[in-house]
Amino acid sequence: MKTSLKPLLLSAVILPAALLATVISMVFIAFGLRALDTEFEERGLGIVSFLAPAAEYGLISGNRPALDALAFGVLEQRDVVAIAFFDAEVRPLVQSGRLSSTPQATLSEVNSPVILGKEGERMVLAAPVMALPLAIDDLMRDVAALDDTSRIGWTVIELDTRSLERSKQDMWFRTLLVTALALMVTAWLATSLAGRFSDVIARLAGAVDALRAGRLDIVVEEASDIRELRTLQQGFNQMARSISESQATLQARVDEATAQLAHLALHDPLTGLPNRRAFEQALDDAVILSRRAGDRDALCFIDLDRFKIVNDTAGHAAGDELLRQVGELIRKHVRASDHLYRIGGDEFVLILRGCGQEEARKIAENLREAVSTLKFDWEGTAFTIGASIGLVRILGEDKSAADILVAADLACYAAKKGGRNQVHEPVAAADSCD
Ligand SMILES: Nc1nc2c(ncn2[C@@H]2O[C@H](COP(=O)(O)OP(=O)(O)OP(=O)(O)O)[C@@H](O)[C@H]2O)c(=O)[nH]1
Repeated sequence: MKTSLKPLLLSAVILPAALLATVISMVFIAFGLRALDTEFEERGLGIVSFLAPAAEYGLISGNRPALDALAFGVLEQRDVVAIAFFDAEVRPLVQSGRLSSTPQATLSEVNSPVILGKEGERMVLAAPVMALPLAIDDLMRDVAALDDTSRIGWTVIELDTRSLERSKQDMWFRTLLVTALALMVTAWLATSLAGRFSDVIARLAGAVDALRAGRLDIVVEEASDIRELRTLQQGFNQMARSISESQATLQARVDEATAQLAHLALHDPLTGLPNRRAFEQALDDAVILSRRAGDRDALCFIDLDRFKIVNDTAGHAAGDELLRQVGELIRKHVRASDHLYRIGGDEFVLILRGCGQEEARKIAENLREAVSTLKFDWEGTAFTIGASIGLVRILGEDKSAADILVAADLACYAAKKGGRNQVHEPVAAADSCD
């Protein structure tokens, strides 16, 4: 099952924190309660321990008013709700406040300050009163070590334990409050930290998805205040930029290569003129335009005369150079609107746009004249060539491009047959050279 980062981060921080806080607060409460109990008991034992020697005189002398005054003074102490003095026969002498229990049965066993027990909201404590020969100034003495005969009575006090219970409740409440506050602060910190962390990661993940989907212009904001995350954001942007630049360079190379291939596919590498394939497309277009718009175009099929001699005498390089010069020469003698092609060997074709029969004838004658008067010099040897030209009208009404090309070829052949270096036009009515 897939899950997102934020809840994972939150549970990774909050759960251990909650567990730790619970354990710490429970330990703290356990120790705190114990300390409160101990402090309460020690305070009670302290009171009876102080009270016993103070009651010695009253018990020996049987001076009840003195014991009353003593009891009254002790009742002023916090949580003391009852006090009683008993003589050596465990008979009550003075009692102040109402005792919740009758401790006489157990008092005879009491040889030192003790907690007799807890009754409801009361804690009962007792201490023996000893007749000491010397003034009591050392309260830490072990009275139980004295002889039983020196015990002249007991003092009993009862403490109200409700303040102890309130203190315990206070402790519970404060500890739980502090724990809850600490957990809330932890949760807030964890939420904000997880938010800062997971937001950045989520945006990076989204950007990676966009990049994978082909959006190379994707950029993430470099705004994280966590150093490592900012490094990730910067790294992603640099990576996306590099990919985008590489892709652009690659695309430019592909475009350039495609353009070169397209040019090569439609051009003759020797003369730079459009080739046979380009010519066939252009002738198709011209035929269609003739049908649709009645355009008046003409086609010249030019085959050089005695070209082979140049090749055979001066070599192929000379023949190549001559083909280039003838191409240039023809281009100079036609109008900008006309289209010249080299369709193979020493064959050139010319589509004369928007050209009447008379004008076409004139152009063809000019070309023939120009080619035949061309002085081609190769390494000191001069060559002259000629041009046999077949001239036909491009009329698409009842002829296809292929028919027109064949007619032009045949017209050119007729020019050759007729003695070379001439322009041949088929009979006007048939537009063919038969
Ligand atoms: N240098 C060079 N020669 C080529 C090229 N393409 C074809 N040729 C040659 O051109 C010649 C064309 O042959 P022909 O048309 O019969 O030669 P020609 O001397 O013009 O003959 P006629 O047309 O009857 O006058 C052949 O020898 C081919 O080898 C090329 O690209 N460069």
